[in-house]
Amino acid sequence: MDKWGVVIVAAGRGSRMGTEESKQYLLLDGKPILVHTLEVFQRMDLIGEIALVVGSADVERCLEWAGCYGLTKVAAVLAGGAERQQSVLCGLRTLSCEWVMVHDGVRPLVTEQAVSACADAARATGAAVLAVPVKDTIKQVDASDIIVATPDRSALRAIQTPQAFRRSLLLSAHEKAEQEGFLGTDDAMVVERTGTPVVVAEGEYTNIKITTPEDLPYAEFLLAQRRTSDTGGERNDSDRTRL
Ligand SMILES: Nc1ccn([C@@H]2O[C@H](COP(=O)(O)OP(=O)(O)OP(=O)(O)O)[C@@H](O)[C@H]2O)c(=O)n1
Ligand SMILES: C[C@](O)(CO)[C@H](O)COP(=O)(O)O
Repeated sequence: MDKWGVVIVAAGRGSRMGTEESKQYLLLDGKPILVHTLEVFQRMDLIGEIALVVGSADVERCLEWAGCYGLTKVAAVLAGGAERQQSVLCGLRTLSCEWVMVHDGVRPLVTEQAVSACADAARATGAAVLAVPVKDTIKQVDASDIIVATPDRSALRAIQTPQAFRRSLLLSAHEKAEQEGFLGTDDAMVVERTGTPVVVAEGEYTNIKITTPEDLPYAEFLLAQRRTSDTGGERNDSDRTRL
């Protein structure tokens, strides 16, 4: 089976977290969030190489951590850009596998099963992202906060990472976006605008993006719950998306 390349993006400032230290370096169960994330991919036979993209001031410590934590699949530690999309492109350019995925360094609770599900869906279709059905009613508002639309919830999904693609497709889509000055909030958007369909695969509500302070105690709780149920990071019933 062909191995996959992974870009882990971790070059953000974490401004919504509001801590002095960037959120990807905060400790979860005594270990940096980013290390938890890297360990998931390190453990998987499916994964051949990891391009880790971090802030320029953090390259050195991340290289050291790769050694200390036995992260042997980390093939490169690179300085990212001002926008997530630029960081992705930086990492993507160093990978050579036919198939690649992009994952946020601040989604440490992703399971191996979810990563595999995303990879399988991408191999079947060319491009796939993890997603969960939205639980709330979503409203679109205007500049005065007046509701202008209520989209049909059954057609809405909250999008997660990993997002998985044939490398040639993702690279050309990102290069096109860069040339045209397009900035999206995920990699699927960059591919969608080329006219290529992107399928959603079943994600997990527990695959949270650590973004604001209340996410940290929740992540600690989820980790503790996994330790109790002793699933070794595999998806368990509480990770399922069924509503
Ligand atoms: N220039 C950037 C911006 C973001 N990211 C990464 O993209 C992921 C998802 O982004 P987000 O949660 O928005 O992180 P931040 O940009 O750090 O957060 P904020 O918007 O609150 O500053 C994170 O792992 C983040 O480090 C990145 O590699 N390069
Ligand atoms: C890619 C992403 O994780 C999908 O949910 C998300 O869009 C990245 O976060 P950001 O806040 O948009 O940088």
